[in-house]
Amino acid sequence: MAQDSNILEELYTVIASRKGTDPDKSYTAKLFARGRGKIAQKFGEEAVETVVAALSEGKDELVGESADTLYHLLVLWADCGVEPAKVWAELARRTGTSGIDEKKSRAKK
Ligand SMILES: N=c1c2ncn([C@@H]3O[C@H](COP(=O)(O)OP(=O)(O)OP(=O)(O)O)[C@@H](O)[C@H]3O)c2ncn1[C@@H]1O[C@H](COP(=O)(O)O)[C@@H](O)[C@H]1O
Repeated sequence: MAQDSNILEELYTVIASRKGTDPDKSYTAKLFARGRGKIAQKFGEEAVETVVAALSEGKDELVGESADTLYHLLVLWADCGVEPAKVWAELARRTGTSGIDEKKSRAKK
């Protein structure tokens, strides 16, 4: 079984492998076939469902909706050709920079 830290990478690999495959056999292939607008819409819907779970449902619902949101975000990245490593690198670049300091530096520009 995948190490937790690798699960997003492994899921991304599975998702990317579904490009151009039969939409009747794979939900991911169906999403790719429906296009970026639909993929982005699904991501947005799942994100809103995650917000609702956090505000008015239980932890189990929040976990489930979070997983749905992450899956759809990975499909969106794959459709746009963004590899997870790019996002990890951006997060790593931000390590050690307080969000408050970063916002102040933006306000001065
Ligand atoms: N993690 C997921 C995952 N999370 C959510 N979903 C699917 O996302 C769908 C969301 O359901 P909705 O009713 O919101 O969406 P919908 O049926 O498309 O409805 P519309 O809004 O489009 O009308 C469900 O069919 C879920 O099964 C996922 N489908 C696949 N995966 C992973 O992707 C892998 C590959 O899946 P396939 O591409 O289907 O082989 C799987 O092994 C899983 O690991």
